[in-house]
Amino acid sequence: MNDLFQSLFQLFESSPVLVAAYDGFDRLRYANRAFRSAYFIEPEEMPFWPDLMRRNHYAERGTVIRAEDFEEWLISTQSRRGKVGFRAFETDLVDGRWLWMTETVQEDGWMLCIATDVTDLKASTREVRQDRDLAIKASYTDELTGVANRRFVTARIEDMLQGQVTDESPLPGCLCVFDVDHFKIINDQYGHHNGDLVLKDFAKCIHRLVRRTDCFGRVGGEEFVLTLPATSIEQARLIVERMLVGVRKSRPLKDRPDFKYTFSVGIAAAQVGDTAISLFSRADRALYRAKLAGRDQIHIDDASSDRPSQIG
Ligand SMILES: Nc1nc2c(ncn2[C@@H]2O[C@H](COP(=O)(O)OP(=O)(O)OP(=O)(O)O)[C@@H](O)[C@H]2O)c(=O)[nH]1
Repeated sequence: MNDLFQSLFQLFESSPVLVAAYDGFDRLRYANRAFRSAYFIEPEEMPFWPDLMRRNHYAERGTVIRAEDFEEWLISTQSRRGKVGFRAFETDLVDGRWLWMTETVQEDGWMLCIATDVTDLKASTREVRQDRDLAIKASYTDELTGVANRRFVTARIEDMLQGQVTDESPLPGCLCVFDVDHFKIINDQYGHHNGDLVLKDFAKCIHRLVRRTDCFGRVGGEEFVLTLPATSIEQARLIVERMLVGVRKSRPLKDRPDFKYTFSVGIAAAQVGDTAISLFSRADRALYRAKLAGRDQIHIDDASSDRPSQIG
């Protein structure tokens, strides 16, 4: 086996094809010579993907990013990155090369990236293909906040419900429904534009704490959902508590530096026989209880918390 690994390793190192593997935290764990050279990575370095993209963007190298605001681009790209088993797309580098990139994702979040140089292939139809990719991206993105939209996140709830349940990972996962508190009052007092800024800030605050295996999306006005595959109710509670703390500290309105806001959360654990709709309604019912109990807090769906065997 060691010989096989050694030969594979040498092949990867000498191949012009770009090969890399990221772990579930989106940290680069392996990149062959071609990949390191295209993205300016030192041999022993293991950067996180967002840091790698950020530093290359500011050094004007690596991937071409066609967006005015890099951080907004990052939120919208990360909202869909590594959330489906396989995807393939065309991407270009600042040095003028075009790559055909494939991403294969395992259930534990590890991702294999393989890219080939297609600079010389069918350049004439490239614009059409790029327009198609942009249209696909737009159809899965919430326009205001840049995070996933209802359609994309609903498909991820369905993926989670179909996920493999094993001894190590006995749960399909949890669904959280988030709702910004007293949002109508925020709109009425500070204006719709500032209301929009609050929603954007909320998406940014939560997005920072979302793992790559999870999916966060906006499903309505001030309502958002978060899928947490293979996560127990107790783990879900800890993750969401950090989010509540993060949002409490945020001051999103520059001209109103004292303004702060909160949100409430309902969490439900997926159960055998659940559909996206039944799971969502239990989490939504829990959200309603969190609102009734005074807001700025989490309520766990009764059916989920009554089942100690499901708590990891
Ligand atoms: N600025 C802005 N407002 C929106 C958007 N979508 C929905 N809204 C507003 O969000 C408000 C939601 O208010 P409600 O559902 O009454 O809830 P709430 O005021 O947040 O109160 P609680 O949820 O009970 O804490 C409504 O006034 C909507 O008009 C949007 O994209 N931008």
